[in-house]
Amino acid sequence: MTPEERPDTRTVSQVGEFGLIRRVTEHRNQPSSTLLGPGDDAAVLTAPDGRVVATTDVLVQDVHFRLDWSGPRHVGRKAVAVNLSDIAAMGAVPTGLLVGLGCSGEVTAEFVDELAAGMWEEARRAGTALIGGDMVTSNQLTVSVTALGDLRGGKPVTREGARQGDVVALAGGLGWSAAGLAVLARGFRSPLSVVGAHRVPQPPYEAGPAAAVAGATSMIDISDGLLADMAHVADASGVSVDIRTDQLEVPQRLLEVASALGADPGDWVLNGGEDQALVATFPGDRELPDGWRPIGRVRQGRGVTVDGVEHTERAGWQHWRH
Ligand SMILES: Nc1ncnc2c1ncn2[C@@H]1O[C@H](COP(=O)(O)OP(=O)(O)O)[C@@H](O)[C@H]1O
Ligand SMILES: Cc1ncc(C[n+]2csc(CCOP(=O)(O)OP(=O)(O)O)c2C)c(N)n1
Ligand SMILES: [Mg+2]
Ligand SMILES: [Mg+2]
Ligand SMILES: [Mg+2]
Repeated sequence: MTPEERPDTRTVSQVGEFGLIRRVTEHRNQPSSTLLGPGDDAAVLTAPDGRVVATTDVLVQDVHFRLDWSGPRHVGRKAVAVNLSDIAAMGAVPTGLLVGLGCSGEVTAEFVDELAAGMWEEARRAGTALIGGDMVTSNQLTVSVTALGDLRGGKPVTREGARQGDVVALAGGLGWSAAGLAVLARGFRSPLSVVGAHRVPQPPYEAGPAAAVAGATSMIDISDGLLADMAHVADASGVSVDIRTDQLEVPQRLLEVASALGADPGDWVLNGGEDQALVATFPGDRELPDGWRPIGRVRQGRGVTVDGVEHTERAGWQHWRH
């Protein structure tokens, strides 16, 4: 079926489950890691070094996105991006994506086409592909992605290897998505620099494997907020993480948006989630790889400090608390 022949105005219930599956899986290039799939009972992949990295993140309508703030293409890209950032945070490269989609029968087939196009677009940007999934009826739009990855022979970079004296470094931006969320919540649609960042995060995919090769001792992607996520690294590693605000400058654009909204831009940077930036720790004597900049130090002790002051406030995103 050519795109012109596609009955784009029909709903999902009119197209039917198997028609929809055909639309989503048709005409797609597969990477070399996929030996079979999608289409059979399961896909078959090669696992080049015998180990597989696996992660799942679920996106739910009105929790992770609003359809009056984001289009289906944005949602598709974001669902893939938040999963690929977890793969990168292990120091791995992605090898395949499985997508669980829950949507109502009233949704148009074109909407699902756009969602799938967004997922494929982001997958291709990172050199991977959709290898399978599932579709179910659901009143809330739900996109559950499972990403698989390969360590290219290297060691996984976990949350528990940070050591006293290590440099804490950042790849990617912080505070942009929270700024976009604040703008959208006030009923605005611009500036696009922040609204776009909220709709589709841009994780620095290559920075993860680069950090692993450069000897990163720990790594995490920032989904809930910098301080909240660094607390996981500090806990797992049995150390204290000190973030230095003189090294973590607030971008000019965020200062402008914050001043227009009467908001605190520092809070967006320290506690805003969903930028999917990467934070890693590196031995203090090591030169940082491209794309990484220092934002703090690993110290003896427990928990997270900002400029040496203990951070006790329970900040950052937590489901069931928001
Ligand atoms: N329902 C679950 N079953 C098993 N493991 C889970 C479940 N939910 C979360 N986890 C695991 O708990 C850890 C932390 O989860 P989460 O905070 O969502 O991580 P991330 O921020 O990296 O997405 C991850 O290793 C994740 O796989
Ligand atoms: C409508 C709407 N309200 C609030 C948010 C903000 N938000 C939702 S989930 C989340 C945290 C990240 O999601 P989570 O499911 O915790 O991802 P994980 O930590 O598992 O990677 C944030 C900041 C949003 N994206 N959209
Ligand atoms: Mg998660
Ligand atoms: Mg995650
Ligand atoms: Mg979370």
